[in-house]
Amino acid sequence: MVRKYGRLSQRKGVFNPEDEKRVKHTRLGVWDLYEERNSTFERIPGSTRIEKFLEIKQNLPYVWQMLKDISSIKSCWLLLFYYAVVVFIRASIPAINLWFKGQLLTIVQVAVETRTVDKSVLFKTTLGIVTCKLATRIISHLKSRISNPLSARLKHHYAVHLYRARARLDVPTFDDPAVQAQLDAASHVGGKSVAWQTFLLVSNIASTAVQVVSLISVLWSVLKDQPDGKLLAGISAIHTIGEWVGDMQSGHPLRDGAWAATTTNQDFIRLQGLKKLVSFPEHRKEFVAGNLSSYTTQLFKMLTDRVGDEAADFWESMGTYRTMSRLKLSSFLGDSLSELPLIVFALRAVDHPASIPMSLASLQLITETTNSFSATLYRLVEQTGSIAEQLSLVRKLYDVLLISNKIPDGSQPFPENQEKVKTGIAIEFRDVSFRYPGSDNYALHEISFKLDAGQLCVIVGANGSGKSTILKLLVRLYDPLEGEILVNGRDIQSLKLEDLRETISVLFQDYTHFSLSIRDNIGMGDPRHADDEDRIRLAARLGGSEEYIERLPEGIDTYLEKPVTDHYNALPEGTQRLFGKSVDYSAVRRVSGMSATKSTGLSGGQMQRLAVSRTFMRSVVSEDSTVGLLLFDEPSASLDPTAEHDLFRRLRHLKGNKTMLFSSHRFGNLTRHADLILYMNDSRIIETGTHGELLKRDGEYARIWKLQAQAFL
Ligand SMILES: Nc1ncnc2c1ncn2[C@@H]1O[C@H](COP(=O)(O)OP(=O)(O)OP(=O)(O)O)[C@@H](O)[C@H]1O
Repeated sequence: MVRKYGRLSQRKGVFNPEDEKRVKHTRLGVWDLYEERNSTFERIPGSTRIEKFLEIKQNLPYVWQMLKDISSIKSCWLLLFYYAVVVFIRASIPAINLWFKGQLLTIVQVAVETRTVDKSVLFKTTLGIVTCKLATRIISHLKSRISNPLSARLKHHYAVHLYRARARLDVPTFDDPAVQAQLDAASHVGGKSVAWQTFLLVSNIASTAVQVVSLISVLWSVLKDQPDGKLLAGISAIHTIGEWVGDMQSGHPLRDGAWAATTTNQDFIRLQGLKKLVSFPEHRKEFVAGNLSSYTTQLFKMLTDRVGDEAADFWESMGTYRTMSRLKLSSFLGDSLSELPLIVFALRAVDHPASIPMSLASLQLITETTNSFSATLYRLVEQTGSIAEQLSLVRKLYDVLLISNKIPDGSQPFPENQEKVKTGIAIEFRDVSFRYPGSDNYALHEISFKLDAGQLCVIVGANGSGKSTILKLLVRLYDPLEGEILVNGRDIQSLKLEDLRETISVLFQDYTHFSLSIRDNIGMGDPRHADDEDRIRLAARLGGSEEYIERLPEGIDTYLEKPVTDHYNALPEGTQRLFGKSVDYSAVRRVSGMSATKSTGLSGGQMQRLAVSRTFMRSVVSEDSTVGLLLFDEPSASLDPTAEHDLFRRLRHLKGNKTMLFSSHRFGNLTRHADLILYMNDSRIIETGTHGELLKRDGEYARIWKLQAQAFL
């Protein structure tokens, strides 16, 4: 499993751990860490900055769009205004504070020279310094008070934006890893929303710029009257520049730049597997029944001994690495440089001992002002570097709405006559061939067949022969590579996708259940009537799920799998139930990075009945149903014989005049009633006809039919 940390890089290209010139390899216990080296070109200050500024310029229209969007959010502007005021005041405080300190220095200077102190000025100056301190606290508090609602509003707004972006994607586009990476990059950076992060960065830069300007003016007023002021300021700045260069050379381990870590230590990998085996409830049955306790404990001990002290998770090993890197020569050098102004001052004081009291205060002020200024300047340069990346994320945030679907929409409305659809839809495959994206093998090869409106068709054949794929092409989850599909005589690709799908109801073999209530799970079969409880209950009855739903603790409102888990900590041992539910201690393990599959508490057959109910909600419950074609992929695979028999009987009864297509492994129950049977093997149709015709032909279909029938003789 690959876990991602921090931001996704916006750079093009490939990270190749084996490229020794660009990638540095470090061994951290059982881990191999590969870090991209900064190229010499990139190390020259400013060399990549021009590129970054150009990138910023390109992305500015998106930032403008973002600002327009933010302005459309209710009451955001007022909060933004307050925020800007607070940020501006906060940014001016360091300079005001330093100015007061300068005043204090002047008072000391005057006192040394004249032996008198203006008490009211001294009082005002001291009050000013104390007020600055207090104001900093209050303003910081106000800032966080304003940023909470502001961030929440931005987050909600862009959550809808991203939901829309994801919701509109078709299957091949959604499955495309590049699209997934794009969606991830647009969604969050280190768990925070892109919009909020961008806003913070922009406001930080504005605030730093205000600080730089205000500090320059104070620095100038301090330096112009101080003996040796410029020399001491220069020496103080060297310290910051030293840190800057040190940072660029070593880089903070893993703070920026591309890196990847893996482990090939088989013992360590096995140890992690053993930990999961003993921790998760879903393994417990096999664990106990298989008598695995003493074997795995011994194995665990043996492996732990063998791996030894190196058996640490990645971040632990990383912690050790960081501690080691702190002892670099450059950090010693940096620490000594910070004391340089004091050394220079001491040497000069030897020549002019009389000026010591004043010079000490002056030294303090100059170093403080210079450090503060150069650190702020450094921050500004750093921030403008990261703004290029941040703004390109804003572009991604908007581009996700423009990702084009791989299945192009048609332009023609369908059907021409809604009433006619109720009597079924005719379909025809003409020499259709198809390969799944990224696959070299045909899933369907030169498939041709024709089905009249209202007919029942059953597709049978071996695993992997292409049955489900035919159904998927009918709802245009994918488009054929060759050949064409006709629906009521019209090219399927010319029809509006939404119209087409409105007339088809499909139950996939690999149906899933949504992390919603049973009511929603069934209701979403027909979004137009998702709030109509009577229809939902009728669909549940027809799909065979009504009986067990009634027995569930919260009936139709039961969640099969709660999308939100409760949180708890240090509960007393006797706590079995909380908030009306059993306490799930496995949540604790999930927090520590291990995830367990949650059980829904329904059997496979019950799950299938629920899926059938959802299909029925759409196709057979509503009198105003728009559906004319019903597709069922192995709808009875998990059902017991009685349930299967009932389902097919009900389906034939409810089918009315609609067209129906089944994919099935079971012969007899359905195939006997089929107008057309397609017998498939290895992506091709090898036999077609009715049950009687195929038996008479005595081919593959007849052979399998006899095989299945023999089991009951
Ligand atoms: N998403 C996919 N990506 C790549 N290949 C796929 C995908 N889905 C199916 N295939 C491949 O396409 C071929 C046809 O699969 P299909 O699911 O249509 O078979 P099937 O006849 O329905 O099988 P089964 O009886 O097991 O359900 C198989 O070789 C399968 O491995």
